[in-house]
Amino acid sequence: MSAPVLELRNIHVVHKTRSGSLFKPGKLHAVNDVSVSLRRGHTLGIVGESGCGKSTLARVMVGLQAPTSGDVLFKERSILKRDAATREEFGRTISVIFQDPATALNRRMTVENILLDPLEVHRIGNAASRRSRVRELLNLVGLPQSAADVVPGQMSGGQRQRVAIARALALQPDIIVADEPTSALDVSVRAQILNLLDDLKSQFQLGLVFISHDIQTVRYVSDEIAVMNHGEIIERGPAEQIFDSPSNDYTRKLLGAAPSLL
Ligand SMILES: Nc1ncnc2c1ncn2[C@@H]1O[C@H](COP(=O)(O)OP(=O)(O)OP(=O)(O)O)[C@@H](O)[C@H]1O
Repeated sequence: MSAPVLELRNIHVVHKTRSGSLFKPGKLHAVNDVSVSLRRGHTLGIVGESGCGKSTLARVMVGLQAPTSGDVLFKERSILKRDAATREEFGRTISVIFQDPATALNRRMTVENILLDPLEVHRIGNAASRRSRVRELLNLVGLPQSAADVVPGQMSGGQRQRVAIARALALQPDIIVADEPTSALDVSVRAQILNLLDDLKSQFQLGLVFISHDIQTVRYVSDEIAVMNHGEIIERGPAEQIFDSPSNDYTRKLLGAAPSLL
């Protein structure tokens, strides 16, 4: 097995909430002592019901949320130490796709500009090579070249999610964290997006983190599954093992509540 690109060690995230008294805010333990390793060529599925802490964990993985305690190691270096070079490399190597491409993409920018943006920010290539990379990215995600000139508002949900995937691929990441990437889409296009992610994972040996409340969707793409409940990983193992012989009652409950595929 390849060395981990990213390791989360004993991550805790405690949110302050408004639910306490006026003078003493409450606390919510959104992620409770979670450790995971992410490797190239491997899909880790994270499943759990709404509010179990999946998105908070995803935000820690991609550096959008600092943990309350614990460490995030990128190629064995902590990203929490704010070393600029490590964080820059981390930003290029770990990409994220969110649930709703309608809000994740700037609706007023053309698709070409959306895809040029990360290349320009990270000063990759020159103007001509960036435009050629945009054409390549559209190809990779199955969009026609004419899509470069449209704005996301003119596209369907599935097409917009393809743009979000192309943007996530722009910097040739090692890891893509996909947080509920198919939940906002019509059922008819969900399988297409899952297959696209799976194909890209194989083609580029990507490490994929696939997060969903739907255990059947997670099963479709994952090598390994971690089940979350109340901020903790309560069971994890190879996808077949979780499905064929779950050891935890909560996992059995999730399986029982999910009769249909996708
Ligand atoms: N910034 C925040 N401040 C306070 N509480 C928060 C914050 N972000 C999340 N929470 C709370 O932390 C818990 C975990 O939320 P999180 O979004 O990580 O769960 P989730 O499993 O992704 O759920 P969903 O799929 O509904 O987003 C929830 O109870 C949520 O209300």
